[in-house]
Formats: sequence, C-alpha cells, structure tokens
Amino acid sequence: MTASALAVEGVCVAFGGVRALSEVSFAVPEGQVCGVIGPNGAGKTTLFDVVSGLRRPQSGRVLVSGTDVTGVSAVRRARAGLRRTFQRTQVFGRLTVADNVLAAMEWRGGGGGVLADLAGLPGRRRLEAARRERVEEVLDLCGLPALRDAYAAALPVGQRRLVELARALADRPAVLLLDEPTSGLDADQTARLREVIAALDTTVLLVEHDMGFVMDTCDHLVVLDLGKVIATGPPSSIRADPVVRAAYLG
Ligand SMILES: Nc1ncnc2c1ncn2[C@@H]1O[C@H](COP(=O)(O)OP(=O)(O)OP(=O)(O)O)[C@@H](O)[C@H]1O
Repeated sequence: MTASALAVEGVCVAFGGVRALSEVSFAVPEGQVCGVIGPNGAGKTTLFDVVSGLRRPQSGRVLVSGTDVTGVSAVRRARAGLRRTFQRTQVFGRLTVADNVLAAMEWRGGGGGVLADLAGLPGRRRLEAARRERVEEVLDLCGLPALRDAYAAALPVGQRRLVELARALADRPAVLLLDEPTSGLDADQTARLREVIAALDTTVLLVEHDMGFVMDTCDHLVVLDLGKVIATGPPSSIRADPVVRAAYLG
C-alpha cells in the first residue's frame, strides 16, 4: 500500500480548557485536493498550523509521504516539500513577478558557494538555466506570463495571490497548503484560481470559507466542528449530510 501524501493521526490541541482539536485524523492521497471546512472556531486554523509546523500538537502525528514530521520545524518541513501560502499574501514587492518565483528556488543555493557563483562554472550555468525554465513553466501554469516583468508591489491582491501560489509551486512541493486562498479575490480571480488548482498534479490541503469554491474545487472534504471531525467525503455527500447541515445552521 502506498503512503498518503499527507496524513494527520489523532491530533489533539488544547488552549487552556478549550479543546481546539480533539483526536483529528484524516489522510490525503497523492494528487488529491482536500478542503477543510467548518463553522467559526471549528479548529481549521489550528489544524493548518499543526500541519505546517507552526504549532506542536499535544498528541498525535503529522506524516508527509509516510514520514513523521511532527517534531520537525516549519522551515525544515518546507524544505521537505510541504509549502504553504498565507491569508495575507507574502511576496517581495520590489522584485518582478518572475524574480519572485526565481527567488523561491534560490534558497537551495547552487553548490560550491560564492566562488562557484563568481566563476560561472558550466554546472552552475545549467542549474540557472533550469531554474529560469521552471520560472516560465510556473508562470504559465498560474496565468502570469503577461505580468512576468511587473513589480509585485504594483499588483492588485488577486494577482499577488497568484504570484504567491507560483512561488509555492516553483520547487514542485509534495504537499501544498492554501490558507483562505480566495480571500480578497473577485469572482473572475476566484474562477482563475480554481482553474489553476484544477490543473495541478500536486497534493493540496486548503482551508476556505467560500463554500461554492470549496465544493467546485475539492475532491474530498474534511468537516470540523468544535475541534472534531464530524464528516469526511466528496463534496456531493458532504452537501447532503444532515450532521454537516446542522453544524452550519446551528
Ligand atoms: N492562541 C489561542 N489561544 C486560545 N484559544 C485559541 C487560540 N487559537 C485558537 N483558539 C481557540 O481554539 C478554537 C479553534 O480556533 P481556530 O482559530 O483554529 O478555528 P477556525 O475554525 O480557524 O475559526 P475561524 O473560521 O473563525 O477562523 C476556538 O475556540 C478559538 O477561540
């Protein structure tokens, strides 16, 4: 049996007396788009923080491609292929769109240090060319080629969000976490984002309030209420689930 791209097993988080997550378990198979939904205070943000490594659970585990990353820092998780975007976009305003994407790959360095940079060795030039090719691929995927030379600071929020997505995709992440990806987007931008996500072969976990977007974009949903998983399944069955309806309607 192949390991799930992402698995959450028995995760518990409490803030004082508030149980933000109680024994939360679910798995996301490779290539699937999984949405986490639930009413306000259900535990979605806490879950996202646990998966991305910003918060350590009191108990339970997070596994990426079968490897337990529960004790691993957010930075090392990112290097292991778990990338996230934030509700507030995080792009370099003074860089062009293309350089924003290129910068997302530069943290790996090129090997050989500054001397190799200065000498412009053939291996280094090949690496640089491959990265530039990847930049163009990712810009295409995110519908950004026309904006490649625009400064990110000059872009409206919807386009900055696509730049952030392009940055997250540049390194071919194993798992992509999207935190409220439609916030601040208009209807056209939301439709564009849906197309981009549908075209990805990356495993995606997203938290989102826009139910129409969630239902149209996700293959599978995990519904949280008061820190517990109350339903999982494809959008069609979740929509019809009386327990989910009751949680939302109160
Ligand atoms: N840092 C914290 N300190 C104390 N309580 C917290 C903290 N973070 C979250 N909580 C509580 O944990 C529960 C889950 O909160 P969380 O923010 O994860 O829910 P959410 O589903 O993301 O909510 P929303 O949709 O409103 O963003 C809530 O009762 C919240 O008040």
